[in-house]
Amino acid sequence: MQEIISTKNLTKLYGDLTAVNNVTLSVQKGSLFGLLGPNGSGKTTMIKMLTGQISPSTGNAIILGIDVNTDPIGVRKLVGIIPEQESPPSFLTCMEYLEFIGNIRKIPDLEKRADWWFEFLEFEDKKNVLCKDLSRGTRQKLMLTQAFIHEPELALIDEPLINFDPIMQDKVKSFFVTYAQKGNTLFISTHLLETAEEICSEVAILQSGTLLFTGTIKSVREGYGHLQDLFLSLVRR
Ligand SMILES: Nc1ncnc2c1ncn2[C@@H]1O[C@H](COP(=O)(O)OP(=O)(O)OP(=O)(O)O)[C@@H](O)[C@H]1O
Repeated sequence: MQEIISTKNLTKLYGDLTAVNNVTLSVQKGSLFGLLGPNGSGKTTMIKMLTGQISPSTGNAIILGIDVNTDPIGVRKLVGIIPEQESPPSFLTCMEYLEFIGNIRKIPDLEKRADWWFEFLEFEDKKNVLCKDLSRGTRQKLMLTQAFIHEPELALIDEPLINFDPIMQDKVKSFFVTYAQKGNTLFISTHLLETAEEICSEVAILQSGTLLFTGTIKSVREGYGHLQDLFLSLVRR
C-alpha cells in the first residue's frame, strides 16, 4: 500500500470559526475517496489546503510525498485540480485554454489529447467557442479536461458531477472508476450520497470541520446498510 495523501491534525481557522478541526486522514494509492459532509462542514477548505491554495492554521498534509506547506507548487505540478465552482477564463476559447494548460504542464501531444477529451465528453463543437459563451455543463467538461489531460496520478475535485446531465454523469462516473482501477487516486467532495456509494472505495464524513467517520464503502454497507443511513445518523445527532 502506498500513501498518496496523509494529513496530521490539519486545522483551519477563519477568525473565531474553526472550518477544519484536527483532521488526520490517510488515502491510499488507487482509492476513489469521497469527502462528504453538510453545507459548510469544511470540504472545500480541506481541498484548498490539500492543493496548497490556502495554508493550514496548524497541522500538515503530505501529498505524493511532498509537504504541501513547504512546496505547494511542487504538489500542483503533479496533481489535477478542479476547485469549487471554478470556471475557465471567459476570454479564451476551449482550445486556447487547453493550450495554455498544455504550456504550463509541458504536455507534448496536447492536440491529440485535447481531441480525445472533446470527443469523449461530446463537446467538439465548442472547441473554438469563447468560454464566456459556454453552458455551465460545458464549462465543467472543460474543467474536467484540464484536470485530467496530463494524466495525473492524483486528482482532487470539488463536486465533480453537479452540472452534468444524467447521461454525462454516468460517463464521468465510469471514467473515474476506470481511472482509479489503473492505480491512480481520486479525491472528490460531493453531496451525492448515492453516487459516492456507487463509485467510491472509501469515504470520510465531516461535520463542522470535524471528521466523524472514515472507512471503506464495504464497511459502510456491512455495518450500516446504506451510506445515506450512516450519514443521516451521524450528522443529525
Ligand atoms: N475565506 C473564508 N473566510 C471566512 N470563512 C470561510 C472562508 N471560507 C470558508 N469559510 C467558512 O468555513 C466553513 C467551511 O466552509 P467550506 O466551504 O469549506 O464548506 P463546504 O463543506 O465545502 O460547504 P458546501 O457543501 O456548502 O460547499 C463555512 O462556515 C464557511 O463559511
